[in-house]
Parts: sequence; C-alpha cells; structure tokens
Amino acid sequence: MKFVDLPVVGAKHVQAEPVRDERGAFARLWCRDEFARAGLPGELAQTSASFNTLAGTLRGLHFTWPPSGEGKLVRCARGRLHDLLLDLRPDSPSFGVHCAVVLDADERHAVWIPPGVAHGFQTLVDATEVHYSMNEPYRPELADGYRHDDPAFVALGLAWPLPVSCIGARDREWPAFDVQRHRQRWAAAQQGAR
Ligand SMILES: Cc1cn([C@H]2C[C@H](O)[C@@H](COP(=O)(O)OP(=O)(O)O[C@H]3O[C@H](C)C(=O)[C@H](O)[C@H]3O)O2)c(=O)[nH]c1=O
Repeated sequence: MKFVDLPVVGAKHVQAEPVRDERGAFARLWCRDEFARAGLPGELAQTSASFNTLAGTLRGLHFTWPPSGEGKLVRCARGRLHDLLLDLRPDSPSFGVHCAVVLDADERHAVWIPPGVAHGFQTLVDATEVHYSMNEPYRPELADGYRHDDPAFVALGLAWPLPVSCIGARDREWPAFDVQRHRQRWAAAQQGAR
C-alpha cells in the first residue's frame, strides 16, 4: 500500500498496489504494521457498509466531538463516489481545509479520515457500496453533522459533482455552521473529557 498525504492534516489516500497475474489481481487492503508506520491506528474496532441505490446520493457531513478517537478508513466496494473531507478541528493547522478524492471500486484505494474531520460522500453511479473500518466503536452521543451545502462551506469553495438525487432527513436539517460556536463547543467537549 502507498500512503499519500492529503491537504487535511493526518488524512491519507491509502492506495492499494495490486499484484496482477493471469487470474486477476491480489491486493493488501489493511495491515496493522504498515498503518502504524504511516502514523495511523494499528487496530480496527468496527466495520460498516452503506448501500446507495441512486447516483447523486449524498451522505454527510458527519464528524465526532472530542473525546472521540474514531477515525474511518473509507473504501468504495462497488461503483464510484466523490469522497469529501473537511477539517473541523479548531486546533488543527488545516482547520477549515477541505479536499476530495474519487474512490472507485476497481482501484480498491481508500481514504483515512482522522477523528474530528467531517466526512461526506456523493455517489457517482447507481448501486454504489461504501465500506467503513473504524478504529473505535461508534459513539452516537459524540456524533454530529453540518449541511453538505452550508453557506460557510460553500464560501470556502466546497462543492459537489452532481445534483443531489437522494439525501436523508437528518442530513438536510443539520444546524448552520458558526465558527465561534463550533470552537466553543469543541473546547467545552475537550474540557469535559479531561
Ligand atoms: C455510523 C453508524 C450508524 N449507526 C446507525 C445509526 C443510524 O440509525 C443508522 C444510519 O446511520 P447514519 O444515518 O449515520 O448513516 P450514514 O448517514 O450513512 O452515515 C455514514 O456516512 C457518513 C458519510 C459518515 O461519514 C458516517 O461515519 C457514517 O455514519 O445506523 C450505527 O449503528 N453504527 C454506526 O457506526
């Protein structure tokens, strides 16, 4: 595997390196020691999958408050998707930075999303399946989100490749992002964890 830094500090594009032969190919998708050497958690706690019927389906933007240490390795298991990260960690050098990677099932690459970084994706073809591997169990009480088209993010240049064909009610109704309020909640969550 190759680990390529993304503009969001700590995020990586994890590129599979298939070994091909007459039968097809073989590729390692996760390795405790290789991940540890790349500075990523060397253990996994949960894996999940989402099944998305229509091209243009949008899920996100989701993140977790401190003290969550939940990072996500996101992979496209079928189809293609536009995978987007937005750094919502006020103490990060890349706070407010967003970036996106196209994940295609045929390439078998993945994206590592560090804890506290908002994640969303939009499917680019019908019947796209997304697999998640998390290094900590899901903690719903720390999970939160903002709208994919929040004006504050649009002002940062955040955009999506297709018109949204399908989006869940919760993802339509997240509160507006306010940077001061976000910073305050983040600091309070960090204090509460101490
Ligand atoms: C994440 C998660 C969810 N759930 C339950 C909670 C809901 O009842 C149901 C669907 O959850 P949610 O609507 O959050 O699923 P998505 O909207 O697909 O969110 C996912 O896609 C976005 C882009 C992400 O980055 C999130 O990490 C990931 O949760 O599964 C669980 O039981 N365990 C879990 O780990």
